[in-house]
Amino acid sequence: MAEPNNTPWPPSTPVPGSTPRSQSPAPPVPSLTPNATMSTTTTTLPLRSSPIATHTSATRPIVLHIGDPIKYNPKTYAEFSSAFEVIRPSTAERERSEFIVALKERRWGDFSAIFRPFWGTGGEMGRWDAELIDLLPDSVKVFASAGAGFDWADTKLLGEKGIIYCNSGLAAAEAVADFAVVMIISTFRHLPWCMNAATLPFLTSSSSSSSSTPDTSAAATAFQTCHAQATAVSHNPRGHVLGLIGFGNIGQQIAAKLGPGVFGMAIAYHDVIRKPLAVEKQLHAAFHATLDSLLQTSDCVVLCTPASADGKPLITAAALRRMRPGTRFVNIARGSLVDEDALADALEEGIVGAAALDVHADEPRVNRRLIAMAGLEAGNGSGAHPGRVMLTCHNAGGTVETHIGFEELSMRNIMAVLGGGDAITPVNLHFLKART
Ligand SMILES: O=CC(=O)O
Repeated sequence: MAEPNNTPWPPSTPVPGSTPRSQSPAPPVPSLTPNATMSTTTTTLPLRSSPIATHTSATRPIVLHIGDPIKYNPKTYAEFSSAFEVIRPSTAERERSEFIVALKERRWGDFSAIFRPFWGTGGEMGRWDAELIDLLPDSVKVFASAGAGFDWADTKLLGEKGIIYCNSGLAAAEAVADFAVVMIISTFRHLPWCMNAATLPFLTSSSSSSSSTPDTSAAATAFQTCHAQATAVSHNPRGHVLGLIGFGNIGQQIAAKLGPGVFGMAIAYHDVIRKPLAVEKQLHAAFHATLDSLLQTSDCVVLCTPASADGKPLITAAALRRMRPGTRFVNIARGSLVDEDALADALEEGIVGAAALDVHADEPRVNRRLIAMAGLEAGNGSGAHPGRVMLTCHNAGGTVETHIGFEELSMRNIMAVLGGGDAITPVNLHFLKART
């Protein structure tokens, strides 16, 4: 039987390497509905405990642990590794060709679960497509992974094979939402211009070894120009409409951080599944039944939804033309959701006034036209000013707290499913149901 577990999420235990002055709770996020195609993970908090079956060592289910060893949650891991036989393939075995050989020869036996606790390792075998999934033994019941996104696995195919895929979006939601807030503010205040004008000319000048900036140089001109001119194109977010595409945990946390009473933005959202009225009311969020309607209404559009199942962009040239002139645009979801050349056109034409992208269509490569608009050249476009694009390196979810949560949540998902209970953060149950 499941025992009550009052562990709050995120966990309140001190985080190694950080000593917060106070443990303020995450903003309230109402109980949510199961994952929808357009939503990030949505789950009722706090986590429930997992019913763990007791097994003798001879009958313990096998868990295939791909990636680095557990780092942050030794207590949960002690519970996990006493319930299961954990097998961790070596780095060489995780390379795709060797991984395929190992699966074919059943090197790891009839394992019951796949466990990937980190996003920096465990992906060496590449995409979980039919080539890998068809080789999995029938014993596999659950694949629990780090990461909010799950475009690296064919979750439909896994579901059709009877394997529940659990993501860890819940663990990353706060970090991603915090980062999104910075990016949204950046599109209103043009942080790349402000930051680059203070540093770039100096960093690239021959006097960069001096300890103070030269006051008559290009550096001083860039500083003074930015100081004098950024004001005229900068705005407070208050009163502007924030249009969230996707209203799962991440979208809802962004709304809680920027909505009325805090930053004072008006919250609008579009999702394939409308959220309960209680959620809308709590977050002062107005639902838009169509993407077009949201795009036509928003002053700042934020993508916070999983990649499309077909990998096609949602923000196309046509979608960009639906936006109001000067709309701001932020992507903290997936690069594949955006036609970046169309976005560069829209920035040049002034349809989009400023953008901030943490994720990119061809990572680790970044679109060169967008890079040009991040720097101190004004670029094309009437009335364009420098630094209209903020570009980062897929950092939004990257905090220690997120990784603590990835580990914990992945183990708890596996313990729940193999213990005969419900998965905590499944993303593909609809495909499992379609099978029966
Ligand atoms: O991109 C980050 C994630 O999927 O968590």
